[in-house]
Amino acid sequence: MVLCALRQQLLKSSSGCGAWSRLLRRQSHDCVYSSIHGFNLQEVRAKLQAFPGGSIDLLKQDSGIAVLTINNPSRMNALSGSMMVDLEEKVSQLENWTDGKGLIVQGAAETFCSGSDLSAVRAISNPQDGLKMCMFMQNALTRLLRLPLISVALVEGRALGGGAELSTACDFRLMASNSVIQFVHKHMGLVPGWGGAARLVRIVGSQNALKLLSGALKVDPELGLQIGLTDGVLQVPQTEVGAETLLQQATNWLNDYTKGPAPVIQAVKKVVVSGRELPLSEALRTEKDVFGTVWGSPANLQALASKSKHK
Ligand SMILES: CC[C@H](C(=O)O)C(=O)SCCNC(=O)CCNC(=O)[C@H](O)C(C)(C)COP(=O)(O)OP(=O)(O)OC[C@H]1O[C@@H](n2cnc3c(N)ncnc32)[C@H](O)[C@@H]1OP(=O)(O)O
Repeated sequence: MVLCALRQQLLKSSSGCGAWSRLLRRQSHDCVYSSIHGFNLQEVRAKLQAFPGGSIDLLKQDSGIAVLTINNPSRMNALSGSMMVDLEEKVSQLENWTDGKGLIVQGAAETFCSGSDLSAVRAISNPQDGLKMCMFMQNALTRLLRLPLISVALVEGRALGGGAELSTACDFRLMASNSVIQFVHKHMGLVPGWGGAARLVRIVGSQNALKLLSGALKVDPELGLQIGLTDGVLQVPQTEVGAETLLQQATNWLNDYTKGPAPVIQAVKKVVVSGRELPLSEALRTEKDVFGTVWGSPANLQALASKSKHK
């Protein structure tokens, strides 16, 4: 699927060999680990499938905003092995969603995610299996963060361990007034392994990241706002009647950033991802390539024809 997307991009591109080599490089950026790192995707998938339970549910809406729900309420939405595989499959579907603009990641039953399912963790507590799971989840969460969609983690209740890491694989985090994000890894004799530490440093800076990880601090919405882990606070509705649900509040928040045609929103996300991840010269070349996909596009021509003013 990745190759297919690359081929389409290449066809759109006008600059021949240079573009091809850049696109090939970009292919290797899609996943952090591949067979050259000794990572055997099919083998890891099969191993993870041996730990079933729960599901990851994807709802793609006509509005261009999809909702991804971590669904394993009897275990506080802990991620079983099969849910990890399910998550990776849902990310693949979103990578190919041409009409998509935004994504909300939420937990079922009023809590976000309590990390990996401890029964699976116990069964694969040897270093080899742990590293395979780590590489699989780094790949999946890196691809989640790189989706050409503006993504928001709607954190309600608790985001613990791997759940806290998952929240950092979205562009933004909105915290319900009752919620807590906690990197509990130290208490488990661990450090984050799903890319959560690397992303956390980029979100809150190394000083704050060090405090959160070494103190296993509970981040409530107030602390989240103070250190920049949280982008907004949502009020938990007190009554069923008339009150906006957290999902509606998150959708309204996201609407401000996803108004407009999907190709333009996707292009915005792509230039930000390349600016965030690539060395400057490479990011500039990618920005030029992405610019080429929107320059003279229907949205651009329509805006020019309407002589729009930006008062
Ligand atoms: C550390 C890194 C690693 C990774 O990155 O891969 C991880 O993520 S390991 C997992 C880290 N998370 C935890 O250690 C969470 C442990 N659970 C708790 O602290 C509590 O259960 C809590 C705070 C989430 C909820 O507490 P509460 O009192 O509200 O409810 P219960 O404890 O009764 O939980 C209900 C039910 O859910 C089960 N549960 C909760 N979390 C997990 C989990 N991560 N894996 C498996 N099962 C989990 C809990 O055992 C209860 O089940 P029950 O059968 O009713 O005993």
